[in-house]
Amino acid sequence: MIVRTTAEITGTDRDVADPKGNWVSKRIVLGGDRVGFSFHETTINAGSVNEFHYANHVEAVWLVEGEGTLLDRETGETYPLAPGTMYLLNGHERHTVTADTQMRMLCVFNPPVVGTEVHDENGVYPLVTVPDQTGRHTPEA
Ligand SMILES: CC(=O)NCC[C@H](N)C(=O)O
Repeated sequence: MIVRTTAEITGTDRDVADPKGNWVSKRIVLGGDRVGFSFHETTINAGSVNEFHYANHVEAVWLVEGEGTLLDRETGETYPLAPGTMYLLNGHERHTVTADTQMRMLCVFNPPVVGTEVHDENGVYPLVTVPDQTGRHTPEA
């Protein structure tokens, strides 16, 4: 069993800031924990407009605080974001999160984020695999 606290990871390499300064991701479970997913608490700044795309990962996002709007850039559909709303990027959708207020969300990535990934030159997280307990590398996205 692993028990870990936000205080333990704050200010460490698990506490990752967006180079543009729009969000912070506290990554309490990472690929190196070898459980097949990573688990993050992401805080997005009020007033920010964030274009995201995870070509190599599925992400589930569960909003716990804050208000905003989600735009699916593949379809043009928009969705209100409020506490209790979950969105699952099960098709690697390009999407935009507009934060009307500060937003705090819980995020799961599969395959797991392994470290300090932020969006690369293609705007996505590179696929970095780590062996799980059986030594098997996380599957291709
Ligand atoms: C909501 C969202 O995708 N924010 C970007 C950061 C990402 N969730 C992460 O935790 O790395």
